[in-house]
Amino acid sequence: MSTLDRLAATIAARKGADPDSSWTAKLLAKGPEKCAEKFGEEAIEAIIEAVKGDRARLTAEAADVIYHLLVMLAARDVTLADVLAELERREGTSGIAEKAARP
Ligand SMILES: N=c1c2ncn([C@@H]3O[C@H](COP(=O)(O)OP(=O)(O)OP(=O)(O)O)[C@@H](O)[C@H]3O)c2ncn1[C@@H]1O[C@H](COP(=O)(O)O)[C@@H](O)[C@H]1O
Repeated sequence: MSTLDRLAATIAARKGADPDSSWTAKLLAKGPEKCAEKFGEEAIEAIIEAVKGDRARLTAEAADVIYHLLVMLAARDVTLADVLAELERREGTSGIAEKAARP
């Protein structure tokens, strides 16, 4: 099992858990809108570090982005496997064709 798989499984296990028992459970209990808001905040922090060019801080912010992406997906019952399947489907297609085929 990869690190991402383990993290996604941990986040899934936090759904419905006591909000006082973990940060993830507390965030999920606040609802999908709050999870999406946190993801947006973390993405902006990563953008700022990318523009500044600080590799160490960008790496840390990128980890926050991935964690909060997984929480946001879990809040809407989208699994990491769903996203990986979509990425696999796109393998071998050109970016231009992919954009044209989007719903
Ligand atoms: N990867 C992470 C991770 N990345 C970031 N964070 C938390 O996300 C929060 C984001 O920081 P902020 O400064 O934005 O949050 P804040 O200011 O405390 O909160 P707000 O008041 O802004 O809402 C921090 O409290 C971090 O601890 C994470 N919390 C958990 N994980 C992983 O999730 C697992 C389960 O964590 P728990 O649910 O806490 O057991 C952990 O073992 C880790 O692997």
